[in-house]
Amino acid sequence: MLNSFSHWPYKSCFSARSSWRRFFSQNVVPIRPLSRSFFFKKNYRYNSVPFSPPSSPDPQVLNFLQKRIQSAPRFPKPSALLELGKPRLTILVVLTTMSSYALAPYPGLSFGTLVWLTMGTALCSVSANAFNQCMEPTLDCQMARTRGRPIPRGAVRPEYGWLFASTTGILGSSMSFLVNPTVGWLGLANIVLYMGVYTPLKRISILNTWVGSIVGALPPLMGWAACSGGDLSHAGAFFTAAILFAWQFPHFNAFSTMVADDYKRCGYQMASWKRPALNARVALRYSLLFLPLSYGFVWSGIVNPSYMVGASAANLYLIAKAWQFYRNPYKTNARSLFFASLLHLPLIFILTLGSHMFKVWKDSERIEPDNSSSGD
Ligand SMILES: CC(C)=CCC/C(C)=C/CC/C(C)=C/COP(=O)(O)OP(=O)(O)O
Repeated sequence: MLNSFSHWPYKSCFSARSSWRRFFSQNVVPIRPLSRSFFFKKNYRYNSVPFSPPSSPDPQVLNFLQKRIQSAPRFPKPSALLELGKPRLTILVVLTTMSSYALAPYPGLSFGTLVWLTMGTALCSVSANAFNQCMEPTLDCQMARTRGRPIPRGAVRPEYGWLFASTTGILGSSMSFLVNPTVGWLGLANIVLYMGVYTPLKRISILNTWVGSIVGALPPLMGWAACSGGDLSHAGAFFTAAILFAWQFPHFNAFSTMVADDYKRCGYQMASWKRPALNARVALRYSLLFLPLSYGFVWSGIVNPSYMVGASAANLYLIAKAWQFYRNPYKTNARSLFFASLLHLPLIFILTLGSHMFKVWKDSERIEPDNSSSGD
Protein backbone atom coordinates (compact mmCIF):
# COMPACT_ATOMS: atom_id res chain seq x y z
CA MET A 1 0.00 0.00 0.00
CA LEU A 2 2.71 2.42 1.08
CA ASN A 3 4.68 1.33 -1.86
CA SER A 4 1.97 2.11 -4.32
CA PHE A 5 1.19 5.43 -2.58
CA SER A 6 4.83 6.55 -2.78
CA HIS A 7 4.71 5.92 -6.50
CA TRP A 8 1.56 7.82 -7.39
CA PRO A 9 3.03 11.26 -8.10
CA TYR A 10 5.60 9.65 -10.38
CA LYS A 11 2.96 7.60 -12.05
CA SER A 12 0.66 10.51 -12.68
CA CYS A 13 3.55 12.67 -13.94
CA PHE A 14 4.60 9.95 -16.26
CA SER A 15 1.14 9.32 -17.61
CA ALA A 16 0.55 13.07 -18.05
CA ARG A 17 3.79 13.37 -19.99
CA SER A 18 3.01 10.39 -22.14
CA SER A 19 -0.46 11.64 -22.92
CA TRP A 20 0.98 15.00 -23.96
CA ARG A 21 3.54 13.20 -26.11
CA ARG A 22 0.77 11.14 -27.62
CA PHE A 23 -1.37 14.23 -28.20
CA PHE A 24 1.44 16.13 -29.93
CA SER A 25 2.68 13.23 -31.99
CA GLN A 26 -0.83 12.39 -33.11
CA ASN A 27 -2.06 15.86 -33.78
CA VAL A 28 0.41 18.55 -34.49
CA VAL A 29 4.10 18.32 -33.91
CA PRO A 30 6.62 15.76 -35.11
CA ILE A 31 8.22 13.73 -32.32
CA ARG A 32 11.54 15.58 -32.54
CA PRO A 33 10.54 19.23 -32.73
CA LEU A 34 12.66 21.59 -34.85
CA SER A 35 14.94 18.79 -35.97
CA ARG A 36 15.55 17.92 -39.61
CA SER A 37 12.74 15.41 -39.40
CA PHE A 38 10.34 18.33 -38.96
CA PHE A 39 10.33 18.71 -42.73
CA PHE A 40 9.70 15.08 -43.58
CA LYS A 41 6.35 13.61 -44.35
CA LYS A 42 6.69 10.45 -42.21
CA ASN A 43 6.48 12.44 -38.98
CA TYR A 44 3.35 14.27 -39.97
CA ARG A 45 -0.20 13.22 -39.66
CA TYR A 46 -1.88 14.30 -42.88
CA ASN A 47 -5.20 14.79 -41.21
CA SER A 48 -4.02 17.46 -38.84
CA VAL A 49 -1.21 19.32 -40.61
CA PRO A 50 -1.88 21.05 -43.91
CA PHE A 51 1.81 21.19 -44.89
CA SER A 52 4.01 18.42 -46.25
CA PRO A 53 6.99 18.45 -48.59
CA PRO A 54 6.58 17.43 -52.25
CA SER A 55 7.36 13.76 -52.81
CA SER A 56 9.99 12.90 -55.43
CA PRO A 57 8.62 11.48 -58.69
CA ASP A 58 8.64 7.76 -59.35
CA PRO A 59 11.73 6.79 -61.49
CA GLN A 60 9.47 4.70 -63.77
CA VAL A 61 7.34 7.76 -64.44
CA LEU A 62 10.44 9.83 -65.16
CA ASN A 63 11.70 7.18 -67.60
CA PHE A 64 8.37 7.05 -69.40
CA LEU A 65 8.23 10.82 -69.66
CA GLN A 66 11.80 11.07 -70.90
CA LYS A 67 11.04 8.63 -73.74
CA ARG A 68 7.95 10.62 -74.71
CA ILE A 69 9.92 13.88 -74.71
CA GLN A 70 12.75 12.38 -76.75
CA SER A 71 10.27 11.23 -79.39
CA ALA A 72 8.64 14.71 -79.58
CA PRO A 73 8.92 16.47 -82.96
CA ARG A 74 11.75 18.96 -83.34
CA PHE A 75 9.30 21.76 -84.07
CA PRO A 76 5.91 21.61 -82.36
CA LYS A 77 2.65 22.20 -84.22
CA PRO A 78 1.06 25.59 -83.46
CA SER A 79 -2.11 23.81 -82.33
CA ALA A 80 -0.11 21.82 -79.75
CA LEU A 81 1.47 25.03 -78.47
CA LEU A 82 -1.96 26.62 -78.18
CA GLU A 83 -3.13 23.66 -76.12
CA LEU A 84 -0.51 24.61 -73.55
CA GLY A 85 -2.56 27.74 -72.87
CA LYS A 86 -5.68 25.70 -71.85
CA PRO A 87 -7.95 27.46 -74.39
CA ARG A 88 -11.26 26.70 -72.63
CA LEU A 89 -10.04 28.09 -69.32
CA THR A 90 -8.56 31.10 -71.12
CA ILE A 91 -11.90 31.81 -72.82
CA LEU A 92 -13.61 31.73 -69.40
CA VAL A 93 -10.96 34.09 -67.98
CA VAL A 94 -11.40 36.52 -70.90
CA LEU A 95 -15.20 36.42 -70.54
CA THR A 96 -15.02 37.29 -66.83
CA THR A 97 -12.63 40.16 -67.64
CA MET A 98 -14.87 41.53 -70.40
CA SER A 99 -17.98 41.21 -68.23
CA SER A 100 -16.31 43.16 -65.49
CA TYR A 101 -15.25 45.81 -68.04
CA ALA A 102 -18.89 46.11 -69.11
CA LEU A 103 -20.15 46.29 -65.50
CA ALA A 104 -17.86 49.08 -64.34
CA PRO A 105 -19.95 52.28 -64.19
CA TYR A 106 -17.51 54.68 -65.87
CA PRO A 107 -18.13 56.78 -68.98
CA GLY A 108 -16.29 56.43 -72.27
CA LEU A 109 -16.03 52.69 -73.02
CA SER A 110 -13.47 52.39 -75.79
CA PHE A 111 -13.20 49.71 -78.45
CA GLY A 112 -9.39 50.09 -78.59
CA THR A 113 -9.05 49.56 -74.83
CA LEU A 114 -11.31 46.52 -75.02
CA VAL A 115 -9.16 44.99 -77.78
CA TRP A 116 -5.89 45.50 -75.86
CA LEU A 117 -7.52 44.28 -72.67
CA THR A 118 -8.89 41.13 -74.32
CA MET A 119 -5.61 40.27 -76.05
CA GLY A 120 -3.52 41.14 -73.02
CA THR A 121 -5.64 39.04 -70.63
CA ALA A 122 -5.83 36.13 -73.07
CA LEU A 123 -2.04 36.07 -73.58
CA CYS A 124 -1.34 36.42 -69.84
CA SER A 125 -3.67 33.51 -69.15
CA VAL A 126 -2.10 31.42 -71.94
CA SER A 127 1.33 32.18 -70.50
CA ALA A 128 0.34 31.28 -66.92
CA ASN A 129 -1.22 28.00 -68.07
CA ALA A 130 1.78 27.13 -70.24
CA PHE A 131 4.18 27.75 -67.34
CA ASN A 132 1.94 25.55 -65.18
CA GLN A 133 2.15 22.70 -67.70
CA CYS A 134 5.92 23.07 -68.12
CA MET A 135 6.29 22.71 -64.35
CA GLU A 136 4.12 19.61 -63.95
CA PRO A 137 4.74 17.12 -66.77
CA THR A 138 5.76 14.36 -64.33
CA LEU A 139 2.46 14.76 -62.52
CA ASP A 140 0.32 15.39 -65.59
CA CYS A 141 1.47 12.13 -67.18
CA GLN A 142 0.19 10.15 -64.19
CA MET A 143 -3.43 11.29 -64.36
CA ALA A 144 -5.96 10.14 -66.98
CA ARG A 145 -7.36 13.70 -67.15
CA THR A 146 -4.03 15.34 -67.97
CA ARG A 147 -2.10 12.54 -69.69
CA GLY A 148 -3.06 13.86 -73.13
CA ARG A 149 -1.56 17.32 -72.56
CA PRO A 150 1.07 18.40 -75.11
CA ILE A 151 4.22 17.77 -73.02
CA PRO A 152 3.34 14.39 -71.46
CA ARG A 153 1.98 13.06 -74.76
CA GLY A 154 5.21 14.07 -76.53
CA ALA A 155 3.79 16.77 -78.82
CA VAL A 156 5.87 19.65 -77.42
CA ARG A 157 9.35 19.58 -75.93
CA PRO A 158 9.52 21.34 -72.54
CA GLU A 159 12.07 23.89 -73.81
CA TYR A 160 9.57 25.04 -76.45
CA GLY A 161 6.91 25.16 -73.76
CA TRP A 162 9.06 27.47 -71.62
CA LEU A 163 9.83 29.64 -74.65
CA PHE A 164 6.16 29.84 -75.59
CA ALA A 165 5.12 30.66 -72.01
CA SER A 166 7.75 33.41 -71.69
CA THR A 167 6.94 34.96 -75.08
CA THR A 168 3.18 35.04 -74.47
CA GLY A 169 3.82 36.36 -70.95
CA ILE A 170 5.94 39.26 -72.24
CA LEU A 171 3.45 40.05 -75.02
CA GLY A 172 0.41 39.71 -72.75
CA SER A 173 1.72 41.87 -69.96
CA SER A 174 3.00 44.50 -72.45
CA MET A 175 -0.46 44.72 -74.00
CA SER A 176 -2.00 44.96 -70.53
CA PHE A 177 0.39 47.82 -69.69
CA LEU A 178 -0.83 49.56 -72.86
CA VAL A 179 -4.32 49.64 -71.30
CA ASN A 180 -2.99 51.20 -68.09
CA PRO A 181 -0.34 50.35 -65.46
CA THR A 182 -2.85 48.84 -63.00
CA VAL A 183 -4.04 46.35 -65.62
CA GLY A 184 -0.42 45.61 -66.55
CA TRP A 185 0.70 44.95 -62.98
CA LEU A 186 -2.36 42.80 -62.27
CA GLY A 187 -1.69 40.66 -65.36
CA LEU A 188 1.99 40.24 -64.51
CA ALA A 189 1.31 39.58 -60.83
CA ASN A 190 -1.24 36.93 -61.75
CA ILE A 191 1.24 35.03 -63.93
CA VAL A 192 3.77 35.10 -61.08
CA LEU A 193 1.13 34.07 -58.52
CA TYR A 194 -0.08 31.15 -60.63
CA MET A 195 3.30 29.79 -61.65
CA GLY A 196 5.41 30.90 -58.69
CA VAL A 197 3.05 30.31 -55.77
CA TYR A 198 -0.02 28.26 -56.71
CA THR A 199 1.68 25.61 -58.85
CA PRO A 200 4.40 24.63 -56.32
CA LEU A 201 1.94 24.99 -53.41
CA LYS A 202 -0.28 22.26 -54.90
CA ARG A 203 2.33 19.75 -53.75
CA ILE A 204 2.98 21.36 -50.37
CA SER A 205 -0.25 22.50 -48.75
CA ILE A 206 -4.03 22.36 -49.04
CA LEU A 207 -3.91 26.17 -48.87
CA ASN A 208 -3.22 26.07 -52.62
CA THR A 209 -6.99 26.29 -53.29
CA TRP A 210 -7.20 29.69 -51.58
CA VAL A 211 -4.25 30.97 -53.62
CA GLY A 212 -5.75 29.52 -56.82
CA SER A 213 -8.97 31.36 -56.06
CA ILE A 214 -7.09 34.67 -55.90
CA VAL A 215 -5.64 33.86 -59.34
CA GLY A 216 -9.17 33.40 -60.67
CA ALA A 217 -10.40 36.58 -59.00
CA LEU A 218 -7.78 38.95 -60.46
CA PRO A 219 -8.93 38.97 -64.14
CA PRO A 220 -12.24 40.71 -63.25
CA LEU A 221 -10.18 43.34 -61.46
CA MET A 222 -8.20 43.80 -64.70
CA GLY A 223 -11.46 44.38 -66.57
CA TRP A 224 -12.66 46.86 -63.97
CA ALA A 225 -9.33 48.71 -63.89
CA ALA A 226 -9.35 48.95 -67.71
CA CYS A 227 -12.69 50.76 -67.62
CA SER A 228 -11.99 52.95 -64.59
CA GLY A 229 -8.52 54.05 -65.73
CA GLY A 230 -6.92 52.06 -62.91
CA ASP A 231 -9.24 53.09 -60.07
CA LEU A 232 -10.26 50.08 -57.95
CA SER A 233 -11.79 52.00 -55.06
CA HIS A 234 -15.41 51.44 -56.19
CA ALA A 235 -17.16 48.72 -54.14
CA GLY A 236 -18.31 47.07 -57.38
CA ALA A 237 -14.69 46.13 -58.18
CA PHE A 238 -14.48 44.26 -54.89
CA PHE A 239 -17.80 42.45 -55.39
CA THR A 240 -16.97 41.38 -58.96
CA ALA A 241 -13.65 39.88 -57.84
CA ALA A 242 -15.20 38.40 -54.68
CA ILE A 243 -17.85 36.57 -56.74
CA LEU A 244 -15.12 34.91 -58.79
CA PHE A 245 -13.08 34.16 -55.66
CA ALA A 246 -16.03 32.54 -53.87
CA TRP A 247 -17.24 30.59 -56.90
CA GLN A 248 -14.03 28.62 -57.14
CA PHE A 249 -14.62 26.81 -53.82
CA PRO A 250 -17.85 24.96 -54.67
CA HIS A 251 -16.52 24.49 -58.20
CA PHE A 252 -13.01 23.32 -57.43
CA ASN A 253 -13.69 21.46 -54.16
CA ALA A 254 -16.36 19.41 -55.93
CA PHE A 255 -14.06 18.76 -58.89
CA SER A 256 -11.22 17.87 -56.58
CA THR A 257 -13.41 15.22 -54.89
CA MET A 258 -14.23 13.71 -58.28
CA VAL A 259 -10.52 13.19 -59.00
CA ALA A 260 -9.37 12.78 -55.38
CA ASP A 261 -7.77 9.37 -56.02
CA ASP A 262 -5.59 10.78 -58.81
CA TYR A 263 -4.60 13.77 -56.69
CA LYS A 264 -3.67 11.51 -53.78
CA ARG A 265 -1.63 9.15 -55.95
CA CYS A 266 0.35 12.03 -57.47
CA GLY A 267 0.99 13.70 -54.13
CA TYR A 268 -1.15 16.80 -54.74
CA GLN A 269 -2.05 18.18 -51.32
CA MET A 270 -5.80 18.61 -51.68
CA ALA A 271 -8.39 18.99 -48.96
CA SER A 272 -10.61 16.60 -50.96
CA TRP A 273 -8.58 13.57 -49.82
CA LYS A 274 -6.72 14.96 -46.80
CA ARG A 275 -9.66 16.62 -45.09
CA PRO A 276 -12.88 15.72 -46.94
CA ALA A 277 -15.14 17.19 -44.24
CA LEU A 278 -13.32 20.53 -44.37
CA ASN A 279 -13.40 20.41 -48.17
CA ALA A 280 -17.20 20.07 -48.19
CA ARG A 281 -17.63 22.63 -45.39
CA VAL A 282 -15.59 25.21 -47.30
CA ALA A 283 -17.63 24.58 -50.47
CA LEU A 284 -20.84 25.23 -48.52
CA ARG A 285 -19.44 28.25 -46.71
CA TYR A 286 -18.46 30.04 -49.92
CA SER A 287 -21.73 29.06 -51.62
CA LEU A 288 -23.59 30.77 -48.76
CA LEU A 289 -21.40 33.84 -49.24
CA PHE A 290 -23.04 34.37 -52.64
CA LEU A 291 -26.17 35.73 -50.97
CA PRO A 292 -24.49 38.81 -49.41
CA LEU A 293 -22.12 39.17 -52.35
CA SER A 294 -24.99 39.36 -54.83
CA TYR A 295 -26.63 41.97 -52.65
CA GLY A 296 -23.31 43.84 -52.85
CA PHE A 297 -24.05 44.58 -56.53
CA VAL A 298 -27.33 46.22 -55.52
CA TRP A 299 -25.71 48.07 -52.64
CA SER A 300 -22.91 49.43 -54.83
CA GLY A 301 -25.42 50.69 -57.43
CA ILE A 302 -24.47 48.34 -60.26
CA VAL A 303 -27.95 46.80 -60.54
CA ASN A 304 -31.50 47.44 -59.33
CA PRO A 305 -32.94 45.57 -56.30
CA SER A 306 -35.11 43.42 -58.62
CA TYR A 307 -31.86 41.67 -59.56
CA MET A 308 -31.99 39.87 -56.23
CA VAL A 309 -34.97 37.75 -57.35
CA GLY A 310 -33.07 35.96 -60.11
CA ALA A 311 -29.72 36.01 -58.31
CA SER A 312 -31.19 34.50 -55.14
CA ALA A 313 -32.81 31.70 -57.14
CA ALA A 314 -29.48 30.86 -58.80
CA ASN A 315 -27.63 31.13 -55.48
CA LEU A 316 -30.14 28.96 -53.61
CA TYR A 317 -29.79 26.30 -56.30
CA LEU A 318 -26.00 26.27 -55.75
CA ILE A 319 -26.44 26.31 -51.96
CA ALA A 320 -28.83 23.32 -52.13
CA LYS A 321 -26.23 21.32 -54.07
CA ALA A 322 -23.45 22.43 -51.71
CA TRP A 323 -25.60 21.41 -48.73
CA GLN A 324 -26.09 17.92 -50.22
CA PHE A 325 -22.35 17.67 -50.72
CA TYR A 326 -21.70 18.89 -47.17
CA ARG A 327 -24.04 16.24 -45.71
CA ASN A 328 -22.54 13.47 -47.86
CA PRO A 329 -19.20 14.47 -49.41
CA TYR A 330 -19.19 11.63 -51.92
CA LYS A 331 -18.45 11.63 -55.62
CA THR A 332 -22.08 11.60 -56.80
CA ASN A 333 -22.87 14.73 -54.79
CA ALA A 334 -19.56 16.27 -55.84
CA ARG A 335 -20.46 15.73 -59.50
CA SER A 336 -23.86 17.31 -59.05
CA LEU A 337 -22.32 20.33 -57.23
CA PHE A 338 -19.67 20.63 -59.95
CA PHE A 339 -22.31 20.80 -62.72
CA ALA A 340 -24.39 23.19 -60.64
CA SER A 341 -21.37 25.50 -60.37
CA LEU A 342 -20.88 25.34 -64.16
CA LEU A 343 -24.45 26.50 -64.61
CA HIS A 344 -24.38 29.00 -61.76
CA LEU A 345 -21.51 31.24 -62.90
CA PRO A 346 -22.76 32.07 -66.42
CA LEU A 347 -26.25 32.51 -64.98
CA ILE A 348 -25.01 35.04 -62.42
CA PHE A 349 -22.96 36.89 -65.03
CA ILE A 350 -25.83 37.02 -67.55
CA LEU A 351 -28.21 38.19 -64.81
CA THR A 352 -25.79 40.83 -63.53
CA LEU A 353 -24.94 42.14 -67.01
CA GLY A 354 -28.61 42.11 -68.06
CA SER A 355 -29.74 43.92 -64.90
CA HIS A 356 -26.89 46.42 -65.22
CA MET A 357 -27.77 47.25 -68.82
CA PHE A 358 -31.42 47.56 -67.85
CA LYS A 359 -30.49 49.95 -65.04
CA VAL A 360 -28.29 52.07 -67.34
CA TRP A 361 -31.11 52.24 -69.90
CA LYS A 362 -33.72 53.16 -67.25
CA ASP A 363 -31.42 55.80 -65.74
CA SER A 364 -30.73 57.33 -69.17
CA GLU A 365 -34.48 57.41 -69.89
CA ARG A 366 -34.98 59.30 -66.65
CA ILE A 367 -32.28 61.84 -67.57
CA GLU A 368 -33.24 62.39 -71.24
CA PRO A 369 -36.61 64.18 -70.69
CA ASP A 370 -34.84 66.55 -68.26
CA ASN A 371 -32.28 67.41 -70.97
CA SER A 372 -34.92 68.09 -73.60
CA SER A 373 -36.94 70.25 -71.23
CA SER A 374 -33.88 72.29 -70.25
CA GLY A 375 -33.10 72.74 -74.01
CA ASP A 376 -36.59 74.21 -74.61
C1 LIG B 1 -4.61 37.10 -66.51
C2 LIG B 1 -4.17 35.81 -65.97
C3 LIG B 1 -2.74 35.60 -65.78
C4 LIG B 1 -5.08 34.89 -65.68
C5 LIG B 1 -4.75 33.54 -65.16
C6 LIG B 1 -6.00 32.77 -65.08
C7 LIG B 1 -5.75 31.37 -64.62
C8 LIG B 1 -4.56 30.64 -65.11
C9 LIG B 1 -6.62 30.82 -63.79
C10 LIG B 1 -6.43 29.44 -63.26
C11 LIG B 1 -7.22 29.19 -62.03
C12 LIG B 1 -6.86 27.87 -61.42
C13 LIG B 1 -6.48 27.87 -60.00
C14 LIG B 1 -6.89 26.73 -62.14
C15 LIG B 1 -6.51 25.38 -61.63
O1 LIG B 1 -5.21 25.06 -62.04
P1 LIG B 1 -4.62 23.61 -61.83
O2 LIG B 1 -3.14 23.67 -61.99
O3 LIG B 1 -5.10 23.01 -60.58
O4 LIG B 1 -5.24 22.80 -63.04
P2 LIG B 1 -4.76 21.43 -63.65
O5 LIG B 1 -4.73 20.42 -62.56
O6 LIG B 1 -5.81 21.16 -64.69
O7 LIG B 1 -3.40 21.69 -64.25
